[in-house]
This record gives sequence, C-alpha cells and structure tokens, in this order.
Amino acid sequence: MAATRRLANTVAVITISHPPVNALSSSVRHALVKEFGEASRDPKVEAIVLNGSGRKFSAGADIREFGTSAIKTVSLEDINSTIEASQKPVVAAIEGIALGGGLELALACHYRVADIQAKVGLPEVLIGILPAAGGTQRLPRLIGVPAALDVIVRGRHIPASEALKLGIVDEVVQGNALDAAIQLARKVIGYPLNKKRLSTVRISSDSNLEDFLDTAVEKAKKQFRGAKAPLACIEAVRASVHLSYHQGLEKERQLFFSLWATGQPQAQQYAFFSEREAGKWTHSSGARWDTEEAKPIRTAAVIGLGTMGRGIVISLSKAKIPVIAIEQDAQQLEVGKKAVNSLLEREAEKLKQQGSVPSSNLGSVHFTLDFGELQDVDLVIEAVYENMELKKEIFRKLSSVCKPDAFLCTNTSGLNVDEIASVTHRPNQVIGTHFFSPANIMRLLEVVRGQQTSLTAIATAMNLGKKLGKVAVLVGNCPLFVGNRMLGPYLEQASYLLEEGYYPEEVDQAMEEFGFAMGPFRMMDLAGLDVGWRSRTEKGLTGAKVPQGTPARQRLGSRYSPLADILCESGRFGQKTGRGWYQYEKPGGRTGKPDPWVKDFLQKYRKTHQIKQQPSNPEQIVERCAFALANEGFRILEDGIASCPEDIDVIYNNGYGWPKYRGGPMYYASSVGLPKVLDTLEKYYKANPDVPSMKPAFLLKKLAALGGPPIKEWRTQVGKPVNKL
Ligand SMILES: C[C@H](O)[C@H](C)C(=O)SCCNC(=O)CCNC(=O)[C@H](O)C(C)(C)COP(=O)([O-])OP(=O)([O-])OC[C@H]1O[C@@H](n2cnc3c(N)ncnc32)[C@H](O)[C@@H]1OP(=O)([O-])[O-]
Repeated sequence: MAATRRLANTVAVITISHPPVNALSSSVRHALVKEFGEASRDPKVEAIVLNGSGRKFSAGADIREFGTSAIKTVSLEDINSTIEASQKPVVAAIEGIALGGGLELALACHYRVADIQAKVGLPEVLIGILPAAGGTQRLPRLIGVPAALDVIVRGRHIPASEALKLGIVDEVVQGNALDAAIQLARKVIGYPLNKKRLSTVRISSDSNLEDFLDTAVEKAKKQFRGAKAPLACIEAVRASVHLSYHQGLEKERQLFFSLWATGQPQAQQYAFFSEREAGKWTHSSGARWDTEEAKPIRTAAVIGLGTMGRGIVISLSKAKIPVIAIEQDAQQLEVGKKAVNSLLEREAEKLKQQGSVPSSNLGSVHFTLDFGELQDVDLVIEAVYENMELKKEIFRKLSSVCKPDAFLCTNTSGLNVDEIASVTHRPNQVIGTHFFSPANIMRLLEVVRGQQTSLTAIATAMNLGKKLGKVAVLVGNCPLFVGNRMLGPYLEQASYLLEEGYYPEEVDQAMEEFGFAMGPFRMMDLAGLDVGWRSRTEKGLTGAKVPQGTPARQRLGSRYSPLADILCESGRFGQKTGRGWYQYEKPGGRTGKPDPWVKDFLQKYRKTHQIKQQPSNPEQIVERCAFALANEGFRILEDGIASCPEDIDVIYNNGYGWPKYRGGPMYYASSVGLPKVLDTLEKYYKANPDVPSMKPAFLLKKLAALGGPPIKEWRTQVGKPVNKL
C-alpha cells in the first residue's frame, strides 16, 4: 500500500509507504489523494497527521518517473493545494528525511514537527532541476527570500535544529515525532488556519531584495560555471516576490520545462543513479556487493601524516572510528599532530553548531611512533609519499606486526598494488584505497583490487567507503588505475595545445567555461608540477636517464612535450614555489596570474622547434581534451579495469571536477555522439600518428559502428576484458 490511514482518537494519521525512501511515485500520489480525501470527509476526523514509514518522511518525487508518462498523473502541487486548503489542521511528522517534493508536501501542511536527527531540504538543484511543487513559492513566504534562496540554490540537507532556527519546522523533538505531531494536531483543532496557508502570504518587495537577487545571479554564474538549475532557482524565487502564488507556480513550471530541454537534468540524474550503482560491485567470480559479507572496522590506523594522511585520519574520525596515527620520526609526528588536531577542532565546532556532542561524534586519534601499537587494529591505511621501496618496507613491517585478519590498504595514486602486496604474507588482505585531496572533503574513493585481493577485503573496503560518506568505485589494478590513467592523455593534449600556439590561461578558460572546476594548468600548479616530474624522471622520460641524442620532442617513438620538464628544471613547481604555469603573489599563493615569462618562453620554444601555429579555436581545445579522456576511458573498459562507463563517470564527477551537468566524460561522448567523437579522433590521429593516445579505441569504433547505443547498453558490448575485475 503506497499510503495507509488510521485513526488516533480524532486524528487521522496518513502514512506514506514506498520503501526505501518513500519517493512520491504515481501510486503514492494516487493513494494520498484517496486517503486525504476520505479523512477530510470523515466527520470523526478533526485533524490529520502526515508521516512516512520506515522512519523516513519522503525523499520527494520519484526521479525514475522523470521523462516518463507516470510523472504526468496527479500532480504533487494539486495534492499540496488540497492539503493547504484543508479546513482541518494538517501536521507533518518528519523523521529521517523530508527532501524535495517531500518537504514541499510538508510545507503545504499547516504545521511541521521534526525529529532531532531529521534532515530537510530542497535538493532538486543537485539533480539539475528546481523544486516544482510550490517549493520556490511557499518556502520564501515562510522563511523569507534570502534564507529560502540559500536553501534552494545550494540544495543542502538541513539538520532539524537549524531548520527550527530558520522557521521551516515548528517543533523539534528527541525521538517519536509522530506522537508529538498527533499531540500538536489535537491542540490546534479549531485554531484559525489562514495564516498557516503559505500560498496566501504576500512577500513585501523592496529594491534591496532586487539587488540581493541580482547579486545572487552573478555569484551563481561564477560558482556553478554553466549549470542552469541554480539560475532557474533564483528566477523562480524572484517570481515569489513579484507575482501571486499561482503566477509564481506557473513560472516555476515553465522554468522546470526549460531546464529539461537543456539536457542538463538528464545528465545529473544519470550521475545520481550512477553513484548509487557504483556501490553495487560485481566480480568475475560471480560474487557481488550483496553476496559478500564485509568485516566491521572498529579500529583503524594511518601511516604517514602528510596532506593525504591527515585528511584520511579526519575521515575515519568523522565516521566515529578510533584511529592510531603513525609517523616515522618525532618531528614529523609533531607537525602531523598539530595539523590533525586543528582539523579536528574545526569538525568539533561544526558538530556543536549542529547541536551534536563532538566527543560522541568523533573517533579518538592517538599519535605514536610505535608500529607495535598496531597489533590489534582491524585496518591500516598507508599514506606515505609515492615511492615503491618505501611502501614495500612499510608493508613488510605491517605484515609482521598486524593481526592475521587485519586489512592492509595503500593510498597509492597509481603504483602497482600487486607489487606492494607481494612483500606481505597476506596478499589477499591487501587492497588499494585511493583517496583524493583533501581526503576529508573529496567524496571519491577508488578501491583498487589486486590479483589476490579477497572478496571479503573488497566488500570491507567498499563498505568502509560508504561509512566514510564517500562514493566508492571498485577498479582493477593497472598503472595509475582509472582516474589518473585517463588524466595522462588529457594533460598531454593540453601541453600540445600550448606548443601549437595557445597559452595556459586560454586552455584553462575554455575548460572552465566547459564547466571544469579548474583547467588543466591551474590544476597542475595546485597539485605541484614536481610530482609528475619526479615520476617522469624515474621512468627515464626526462633527466639523466634520457639516452644521448634523443630528440627533444620524441620519447619511445611517440611525441613528447618537454614543456613541464623545462619549467621544473627552472624551479617552477606551481603554487608551492609561487611560479608554475602561472605566477602567484608568493610561494603557496592561490591566485594565479598569466606570467609574461611563460608567454615569452612558449614563443621562443615554438620558434626553436619550428612548430606550426594553429588558429585559435576554443571548441577544438574542449574536443581534444575531453575526447582524449573518453578515448582512454574506452581502453579502460576494454581492459576490464572499470566494469562500466558509469563508474568512470562517477570517478570524474567526484574526483576530477568534471561538470556533473555534463554527466561525465563517457556520458558526454555519448551525448555528443560516438560517430562524431570517432571522426574527430580519427582526423587528429591521421594528422598526428606519433600521438598513440589519440588512436581511436577499439570499443569506441565498435560502438560507433553500432550507431552509438545508449550508454547503459555499452557494458554488454565490452566483451571479455583482458584483465578481469
Ligand atoms: C516535485 C519536486 O519538486 C521535485 C521534482 C523532486 O522532488 S525531485 C527529487 C528531490 N529529491 C532528491 O533529490 C533526494 C534524492 N535522494 C537522496 O538524496 C538520497 O537518496 C537520500 C534520500 C538522502 C538517501 O540517501 P541514502 O544514501 O540513504 O540512500 P541512497 O542509496 O541514496 O538511496 C536508496 C535508494 O533509493 C533511491 N532513491 C533515493 N531517492 C530517490 C528519489 N527521489 N526517487 C527515486 N529513487 C530514489 C536510490 O536510487 C536508491 O536506490 P537503489 O540503489 O537502492 O535501487
């Protein structure tokens, strides 16, 4: 039953029931109309309470219905108007979540009672749309335009205590919001309800509000770089100031359909469901996420308290897992301890503001130099800098110190997990857990399975990812795994574009206008150019190991751009040295300005190597960089390193600043059309046969030959991968 009704004395309790999140599907909406109609007509009923089963109110409209005919049956707004117009008081009892249409339903009620653990919000903007059942009209009328705009444009899930302060809910209780709602309903029987009907409230407009909204538009354009939904949200809220409720509602509806026509909602909803699917891993042995039991992680340890190690300690602590933090010497331990403690203080402050007790919501952190203290931990994460010999030394130690069933994880961002595991007595307990910087903020976790990694270790690492609030994606073991492997051809194209006449700021501008959080050159300056330089030197691509007489722009028979090497040889490592592709106000500075030195250097370099200048064409920049990414993505699917294109897109959306409103590199290639992607790559490769990364992947050719089937069908075309996941 999608909704049920029972009588508590003279109060009718209508319960939405559509597990797991009580999404307001067509059947739920029909049931609500029926149950509410009967309760309204029932003379025994003096008041009505609305709640949800499974201690959840509702996660809003059923996103799976979008684009189908089911969404057109019984509009949620019609139900909301009926509830609001009710002559009997209606109280929403909010437990767990009231999001999107779920909160809109609650806003149509005359009163709202929430459990202290509940979260409310209008997160439609996160899936590329806007609240479309009166939320943009009722919320500003309830809490004012500025507060409503913040809730709607950011799409935050707001804790109940804050929702009370904002005025979204009338009461917050500890446990059993339903009883409290029934009591309140009884109390307000006979009370005037006019003022409680939000659609009747008028917002007094003034010039400040207009300026405020205009400023919000400018801010949103900068912050959301091409995402249309935040701007539509602002225009809908602006309508609540100038138009009547029903005119505002019509504006909301028009904006919804104009957004849908952009294709962005479809891309963001693809991203939404792909994140949920990523957790449902499968293994070539037939094992799956729901057949393998994960081991509980009650205690953990982190080796190395550099930037990554610190963030990982905080992530574990925020998941209430006690952590042992180890460094190799007292001085580094002191530095790491200071940094971790200041991050912990910030987390404690945030918890206090949410009305939570830090001590019971953060796992303890114990600092030590003694590996002996690791003998009882359930899981260890090694996060020392990228050096195979150092990692092997640590894993040998861990293999002898830790208890036999402890899991040994490496945070390497691309070294061979099997090689690391080979120095232990328990390669089946070794797995890659590749966090992204800053590890306590970035949502992505690449879980890297080695040849001998056990199914239990996979299940445990994937489960830990969820517990840390991460989006965990299971990938195979190959150099640089998925994300960083695809970055290679992307950055390669970016360098060639500089050789051919562009400047870093031009390439970055094109990629940032495309929606990337940061263009390739700003990103390299942030990460530090020396990181890549060190690994290229180790590989013999630059430095003393390069054989005499090797052409400057060739390596192993392929084109090579020495631009970044030359910058590093002159100490330009990026932000950390105050000079890189950009110049910064000081070492460690964050604001990069185009650097005349770089301009002059590039002009001289092109002259020296007589490189033919290409006419400026920003579209070409995007195509070459984005298609280089996707092409490597197809190779990764062929190799079985990723099990489906959705996983690759989840990795890029959550780890590399790819604009979610474009779905991800694979979804983007699909939306552009695979025949076009193939044609562009073939033309480029024909003209540049010494750039093998741009040789169209076999799988791309195969799918393009099939006319570019929908992305969800690609995995069926992958065939037997060379490396089983
Ligand atoms: C008119 C109105 O104005 C407009 C137009 C709207 O209302 S648009 C809709 C606005 N609402 C949202 O944006 C909320 C979206 N959902 C979430 O943010 C989260 O889901 C969650 C609620 C905070 C729970 O998180 P979780 O981590 O505990 O579990 P989960 O794994 O995420 O979700 C558990 C399962 O529920 C599925 N699911 C969740 N929300 C759903 C929804 N709104 N519709 C359909 N399925 C949904 C999800 O795919 C997964 O399925 P499966 O994988 O098991 O098959």
